[in-house]
Amino acid sequence: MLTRIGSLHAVPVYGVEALRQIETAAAQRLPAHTLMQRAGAAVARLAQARFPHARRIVVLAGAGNNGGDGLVAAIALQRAGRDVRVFACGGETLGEWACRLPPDAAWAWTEALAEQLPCSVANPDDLPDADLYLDALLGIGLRGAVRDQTARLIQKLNARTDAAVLSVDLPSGLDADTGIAHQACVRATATLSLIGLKPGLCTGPASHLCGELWLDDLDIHSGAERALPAPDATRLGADLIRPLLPDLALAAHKGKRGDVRVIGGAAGMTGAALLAGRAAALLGAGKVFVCLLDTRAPAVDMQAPELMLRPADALLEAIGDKTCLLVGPGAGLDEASRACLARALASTAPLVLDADALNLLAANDHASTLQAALRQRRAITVLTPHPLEAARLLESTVQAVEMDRLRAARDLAARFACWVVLKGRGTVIASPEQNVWINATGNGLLATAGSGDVLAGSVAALIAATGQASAVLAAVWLHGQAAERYAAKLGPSGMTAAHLPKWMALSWADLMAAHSAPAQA
Ligand SMILES: NC(=O)C1=CN([C@@H]2O[C@H](COP(=O)(O)OP(=O)(O)OC[C@H]3O[C@@H](n4cnc5c(N)ncnc54)[C@H](OP(=O)(O)O)[C@@H]3O)[C@@H](O)[C@H]2O)[C@@H](O)CC1
Ligand SMILES: Nc1ncnc2c1ncn2[C@@H]1O[C@H](COP(=O)(O)OP(=O)(O)O)[C@@H](O)[C@H]1O
Ligand SMILES: [K+]
Repeated sequence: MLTRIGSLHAVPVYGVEALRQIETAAAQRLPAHTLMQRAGAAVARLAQARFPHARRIVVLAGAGNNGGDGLVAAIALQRAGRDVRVFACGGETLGEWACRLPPDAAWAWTEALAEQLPCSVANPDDLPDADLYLDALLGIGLRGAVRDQTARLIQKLNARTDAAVLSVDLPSGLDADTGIAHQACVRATATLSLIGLKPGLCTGPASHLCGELWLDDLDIHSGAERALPAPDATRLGADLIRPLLPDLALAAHKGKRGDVRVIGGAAGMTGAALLAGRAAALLGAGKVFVCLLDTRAPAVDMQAPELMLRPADALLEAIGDKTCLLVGPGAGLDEASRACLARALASTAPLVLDADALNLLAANDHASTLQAALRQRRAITVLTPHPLEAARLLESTVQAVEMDRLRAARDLAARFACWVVLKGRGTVIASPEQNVWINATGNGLLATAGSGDVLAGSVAALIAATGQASAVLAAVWLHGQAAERYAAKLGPSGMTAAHLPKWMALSWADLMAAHSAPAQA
């Protein structure tokens, strides 16, 4: 079934290894070339539905099965009356290219010959005009940096900003598992992912190059193909988030909603803790206590007088069982901050660690003691690092973290036996049991100081209200959804972190009201 991937429905995500298993199992059970027939037909169907006015269609076909999908689509589109030309990439001559084709693609090539499909070798310096380019150069078989002829063709294609590009399976040059671009990568208008969604289409530095995202599972869920390997991750959707949110209207009194206690806000950074506290209050916490570590900090937040500003001792003692602690926003790295972190780690309350709490865990002289205390915790514990904080905790580099965000999140969750929210576009959430989710909501409006503090406060509020670590998924989803809602309503600027919680609350209301079905072509 052909489905538009949006924010409504959660979707399983499969890495290349799992996809290969599915392919192999299907090849054993189905008549020859069935999956490629289905893949090519799906591409042609989407091309016609999504680009109905595209008359001239150029198909760029690599020498693998991704190219084979392109050939099958080309045949269908020519039969549908489109002006189709195929350009082969991956050989000096057409004969050389054809000799390299694997069996399924070689079958597609014989079909294309029988159909008298116009086909020639691609010349990167002479890419003809078209209304639509089908990018069937490279799929999940990409190995290493894109080689010269293909890379030059991709560069020429990307320079055609006036034409639409539909990528088959994934934008050529994109690593399906990690979302990194290998030297050159197609910038697609739309991508039709085949069989399953890949991690690299959901997170990673180049994942946004896929454009609008579509999926066709090629009916592998029916019949004998039902026994699929477990997905590597789940892309979050509203249907998964909705049941994770508490019903605040049912709270009998403020004690039932859960309390949040925030510790942070050292000199020069008091705003971070206040932003987290305000977010917790707006996301429904019954009571929010904030300890500002700056000794000269004000005693009240005049813009949010509902926050109760107290000293650290008051927040770290007599912690009720419906209370979530949050340590770190603007906390600084000094002894007072470290002492609070140590006491919070020793508590039995649910705990969210952000910003400087993560930096203390990674860098302080006492890091090994703090880390041991972290690993020993039995209560819910969530780390919310951005890539630099994750790199420090993993004793790695930002580049290495960004090269494989799923692995980095999983490694952190395993190393510290807790939940991890690896932030950035396509936030990755990993549980101690090594389950992984990828968030697809959000935009560059969130790239503003303090938006991480708001997220941390929201995570704490939802954990306090539900008592469930999985509420973290809801906080991340709402945080991104808020930025999208703002952008749709008011445009690409003007939002600061302080605005975010209100928009999160509105997104929450939208979510409760929504009852939509997936788009189908
Ligand atoms: N089989 C099936 O049942 C189904 C398969 N399906 C489809 O097949 C796709 C996977 O096909 P695949 O495994 O043939 O790999 P593919 O992505 O075409 O790449 C291999 C080609 O790329 C080349 N190449 C590699 N690296 C390169 C580089 N760095 N720079 C330049 N070139 C490079 C490599 O050349 P070689 O290294 O072998 O010389 C070879 O020519 C999958 O994404 C989906 O679209 C669907 O139809 C579902 C059913
Ligand atoms: N382009 C983007 N798309 C989606 N989310 C983003 C984007 N840029 C930033 N974010 C989100 O914004 C937040 C920024 O957090 P962080 O880096 O800790 O900021 P700060 O420390 O200033 O509060 C994270 O939740 C991150 O995932
Ligand atoms: K492709």
